[in-house]
Amino acid sequence: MDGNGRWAKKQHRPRIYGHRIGMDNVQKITLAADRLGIKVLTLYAFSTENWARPKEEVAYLMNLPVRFFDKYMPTLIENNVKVNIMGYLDELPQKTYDVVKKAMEQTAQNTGLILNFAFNYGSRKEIVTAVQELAKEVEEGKLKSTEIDEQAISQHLMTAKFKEFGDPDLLIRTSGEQRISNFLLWQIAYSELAFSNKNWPDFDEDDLKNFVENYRHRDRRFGKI
Ligand SMILES: CCc1cc(N2CCCCCC2)n2ncc(-c3ccc(F)cc3)c2n1
Repeated sequence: MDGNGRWAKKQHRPRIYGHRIGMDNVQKITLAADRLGIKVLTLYAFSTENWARPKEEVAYLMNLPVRFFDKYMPTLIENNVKVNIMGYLDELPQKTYDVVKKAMEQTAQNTGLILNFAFNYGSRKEIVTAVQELAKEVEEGKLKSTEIDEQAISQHLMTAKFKEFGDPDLLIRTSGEQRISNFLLWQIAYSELAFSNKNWPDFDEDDLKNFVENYRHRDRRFGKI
């Protein structure tokens, strides 16, 4: 969800205006993804590196989840959307933590599209945490080191709960940036990558439809001929 600041600059508005319009676009794209039959939509909302941004911007961003659920929770529930937030949530401000926890509890029984926010998330930190947990199990004699395989690592990642859906099929990054930027590094090993030159606030349902349609015509090899 890149390009909110640049979008705001083009509108001669402050960066935080881009974030707020970007937040509204999260709702639009969530419902569009649901209509396209997407099972899990993971949105990279805040990386572990984003804490380095100006403190006023971080403070504004930390309040966006509160605004998002205040405005959109009724529609999310109406559309049977299940909310999940994955990240180092214990490092969030109490108010932010409380609202994301409540959103997950309120939608836990929903069975529709899973809206998964990567929030205070970083893939390398996620992998280090998984390795540390596995090493601890070996130390405690619960696991042999030879039993550490791809499945064991996957099961210790924050996406373990999405096992039934498999790894991401398609990763889209907006704003023309063609970098992964420490997002789901393990999980996207065989994902199709797509890049939109549009800034996130301009990325709409037709763009998503086109990327999914293009994906459906790609021949995925998974390393084979
Ligand atoms: C704190 C980072 C951030 C930034 C952000 N922006 C700003 C930059 C990215 C573009 C989208 C709008 N949004 N939009 C929704 C959320 C959100 C996160 C968790 C949650 F449970 C509910 C909503 C959000 N979070």
